[in-house]
Amino acid sequence: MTACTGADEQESEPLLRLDRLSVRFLLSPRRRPGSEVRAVTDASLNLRPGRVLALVGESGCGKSVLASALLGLLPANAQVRGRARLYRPDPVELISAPESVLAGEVRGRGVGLVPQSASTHLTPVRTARAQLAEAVRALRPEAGAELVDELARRVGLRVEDLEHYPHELSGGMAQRVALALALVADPPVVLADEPTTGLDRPLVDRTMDQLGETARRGHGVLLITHDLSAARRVATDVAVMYASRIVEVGPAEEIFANPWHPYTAGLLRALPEGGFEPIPGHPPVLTELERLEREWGCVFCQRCPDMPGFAPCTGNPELIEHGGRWVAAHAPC
Ligand SMILES: Nc1ncnc2c1ncn2[C@@H]1O[C@H](COP(=O)(O)OP(=O)(O)OP(=O)(O)O)[C@@H](O)[C@H]1O
Ligand code: NI
Repeated sequence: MTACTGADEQESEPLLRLDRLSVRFLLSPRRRPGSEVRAVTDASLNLRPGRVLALVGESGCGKSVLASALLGLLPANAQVRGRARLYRPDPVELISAPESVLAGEVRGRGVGLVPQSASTHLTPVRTARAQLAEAVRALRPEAGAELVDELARRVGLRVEDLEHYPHELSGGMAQRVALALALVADPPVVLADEPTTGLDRPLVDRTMDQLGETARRGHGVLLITHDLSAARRVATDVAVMYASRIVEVGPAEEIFANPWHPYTAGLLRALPEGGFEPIPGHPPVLTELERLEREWGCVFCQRCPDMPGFAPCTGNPELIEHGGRWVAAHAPC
């Protein structure tokens, strides 16, 4: 089963397909109860060209771990199951690929990473132009220095901005340099993990618009964020994650207008335009998921407005398709 994104399955071939991807961190070699963190459970997603897929959910639900799994950047205590296939430039099974393939063909060439904090990601002692030029020499040696200016224009920087050192760049400009760096090899997939941390709202909006523009040029953008307002500005599709699972996936417009999962509805009610009503309580601790699922079935029950108290669902809801949208919820939860 693969949760689709985009209303029309026929629309285009995916660039990236996740099929029941799971990540656990083993905290103790003897695997006592509570000795492992279930960070990602059975995540299935498609990312297509021209789309911005926003992966949203509260802090600690597993979004960044999912991204690290795709890039082969998990620590040694991680155990990964399921599949993640990158289709371009050449098909690669990301989970089983050796580090040489991940380093040589995936990171940068297949998947361009836009980091969380651009200014700390940039080398402080070199100008933006020097850093871009170096990346062009490494990844696109056939392209001339004019690619640097072309990339700057593409992300909305003036050519003269490139002469600055990172500490002379505003947060928004540093973020655009980071996006330009991610685009050097023209990667089919751009992965942005919380790319707007620390930026004020106008700069958040500009960064989002740049990611939207990147998708319109034919890239697929996986945007990881807990800022739903930012996601709303630019996402074509949304995947909502709760306690390691994807609980709802579908076209952004439909999800924002009519969320099906009570957790998605709760996230939208927490927005200013939704009335500033955050969901009471906290997500479960991820070392407790196995026990909670055994006791309650669905791990959202504890916070479900339709299920006050601890009345359990029976079994953990599977992600099920209804007319191009996917939801993992029981009625009424
Ligand atoms: N190396 C590790 N060992 C054990 N647990 C880890 C490790 N790395 C991450 N985790 C746990 O995995 C869970 C998911 O973390 P992750 O960073 O993916 O959350 P997130 O959804 O990206 O949150 P945020 O929005 O705050 O960035 C957390 O409970 C975190 O503590
Ligand atoms: Ni994160």
